[in-house]
Amino acid sequence: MTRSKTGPVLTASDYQHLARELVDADVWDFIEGGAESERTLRANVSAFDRLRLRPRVMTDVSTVDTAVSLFGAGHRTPIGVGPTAYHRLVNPEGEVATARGASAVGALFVVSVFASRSLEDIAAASDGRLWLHLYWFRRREVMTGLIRRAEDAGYTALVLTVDAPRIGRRWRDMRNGFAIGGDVAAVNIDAAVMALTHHSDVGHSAIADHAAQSFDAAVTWADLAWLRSQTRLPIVLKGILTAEDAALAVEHGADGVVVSNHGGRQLDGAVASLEALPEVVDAVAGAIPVLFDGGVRRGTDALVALALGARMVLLGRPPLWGLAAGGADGVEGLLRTTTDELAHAMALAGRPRLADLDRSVLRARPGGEL
Ligand SMILES: Cc1cc2nc3c(=O)[nH]c(=O)nc-3n(C[C@H](O)[C@H](O)[C@H](O)COP(=O)(O)O)c2cc1C
Ligand SMILES: O=C(O)C(=O)c1ccccc1
Repeated sequence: MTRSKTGPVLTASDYQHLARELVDADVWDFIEGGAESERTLRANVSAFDRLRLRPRVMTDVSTVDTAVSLFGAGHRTPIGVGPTAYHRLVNPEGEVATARGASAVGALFVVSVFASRSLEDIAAASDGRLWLHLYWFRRREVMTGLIRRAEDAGYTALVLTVDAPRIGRRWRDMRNGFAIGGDVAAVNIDAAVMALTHHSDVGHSAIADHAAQSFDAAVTWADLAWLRSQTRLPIVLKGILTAEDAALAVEHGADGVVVSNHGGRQLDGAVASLEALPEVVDAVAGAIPVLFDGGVRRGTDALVALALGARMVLLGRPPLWGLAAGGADGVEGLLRTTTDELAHAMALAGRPRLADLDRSVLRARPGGEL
């Protein structure tokens, strides 16, 4: 167990407090911050307060099973690491350490296209549960190049983020004139495509300026056929919040969706991720797996999302806290703790298998709705 000056590190919040002491203030703002007034960021976390659990008893919970399979591959936990950019901002080993930590617990790691270590080095440090995340770049050869490399290195699915035709107005980053500096870089993308990301300018986020230049904001559902034609890997669309878009995702051949508002970093005022989950699950009606991210901080949060129909839950900020606090061991500890909390909650709720988790686990608090 990791220890800090103030005692054992037991919870995601413990890792968060440790990380805060170790990370530069502008990097901390980049990680923790959301768009504009951060309403959606707060809503993602507080949405979990509105639900209560309905435990069943005497159901033989002597063994609890958290294993799940997705696109033919097994994972020991339904809690994975979502795509977040530039892990070397908080640890010199960056995504290589994250991959080692995730592998130690048999968890999925979705590698950001803005990773600060090479796709191949990350794959070498992993036991194989890797997906690659992509943004839609104007220069499509950047995408096809990355897809080929990911296939060759053994990545098993693609996650296309669809909620960021431009980057949200993140006031903290704009005030800080946040730019990616030092020797941290998006090493998997041609340096010429990345130039603006290193240009600091108060009042601007360099990340937003770079995205305005390099992301293709003209993409529509019809373009998905092009991506489909480039690879046999499953394609998962990340950033779906409505029944309408969930139905379109199925119609256009997506292999999965992630219900997400990008951790409150894109459209401020967008629905809390948890609030959107039931309508997306209903619209998809079992056709493809639905994954979830946003505001998951404890095993009971994961339990709630799984009970609402998510097949897997991704964590954005918490693995970065683990990585900053303790490198690969910190990522491992964070994921192990959260998975242990989930198994514990499943036992106490009387549902020892993931298949037992359905809406009967939940009720709204009096005066609320599911
Ligand atoms: C520092 C940081 C970087 C991120 N980078 C990406 C990214 O490159 N691509 C992406 O699709 N989402 C990115 N996200 C969003 C996460 O994948 C995820 O949707 C969100 O963080 C989930 O919410 P949570 O932090 O409450 O768990 C990033 C989030 C953070 C905090
Ligand atoms: O996606 C994000 O939230 C994000 O922070 C980011 C990082 C690098 C490039 C583009 C977006």
